[in-house]
Amino acid sequence: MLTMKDIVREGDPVLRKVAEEVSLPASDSDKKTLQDMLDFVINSQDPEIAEKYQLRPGVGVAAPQIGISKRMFAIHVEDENGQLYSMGLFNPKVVSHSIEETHLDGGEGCLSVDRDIPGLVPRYSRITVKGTNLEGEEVTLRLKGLVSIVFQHELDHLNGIMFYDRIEGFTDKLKKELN
Ligand SMILES: Cc1nc(NNC(=O)[C@H](CC2CCCC2)CN(O)CO)c(F)c(N2CCN3CCOC[C@@H]3C2)n1
Ligand code: NI
Repeated sequence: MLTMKDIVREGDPVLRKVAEEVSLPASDSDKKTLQDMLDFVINSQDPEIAEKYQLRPGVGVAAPQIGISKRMFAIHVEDENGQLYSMGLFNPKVVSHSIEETHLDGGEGCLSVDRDIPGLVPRYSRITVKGTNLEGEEVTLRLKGLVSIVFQHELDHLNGIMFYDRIEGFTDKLKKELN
């Protein structure tokens, strides 16, 4: 099973690479890896397992975070209406998104970042995502709210982007206003 020792921390170049597409149909090895990633996220939300293995709670994890530069991630999160999104996705991509933006009021964190970084992370309010799930089916998901934000955070990992890259500092805002 995956534990925190398998999670790559910031500074490792793998977190800054653009990950490679997974060749489909996925190999048994890639399927096992993605299943292990989904199990890790689910375990991280189980008080006993998380305590026993000292797992930081998470709602998602992307393959680069376990040192694998492949375009796949797992998420396990309930949306505002209590709908559970629990899946592994190969080669996810945003096919359309709203112009309107949103953010998590408390900002974001990351299992690969062992420090608190304040600041709001702008995300699209709504996105439509296509990808291939662990059963090999192509899925199209129309997402909004927390689930949409989680997907965007994980998708960023596949492109070498960390959440704090998107935090606009005061100077950035000032520069924009002055230009
Ligand atoms: C929002 C949230 N972020 C948690 N952690 N950070 C993560 O998941 C990182 C990814 C998230 C950071 C912001 C958007 C995506 C991991 N990332 O680095 C992967 O790239 C949580 F743990 C969490 N929840 C709420 C739901 N709760 C259900 C019961 O179990 C505990 C669980 C805690 N919500
Ligand atoms: Ni992260």
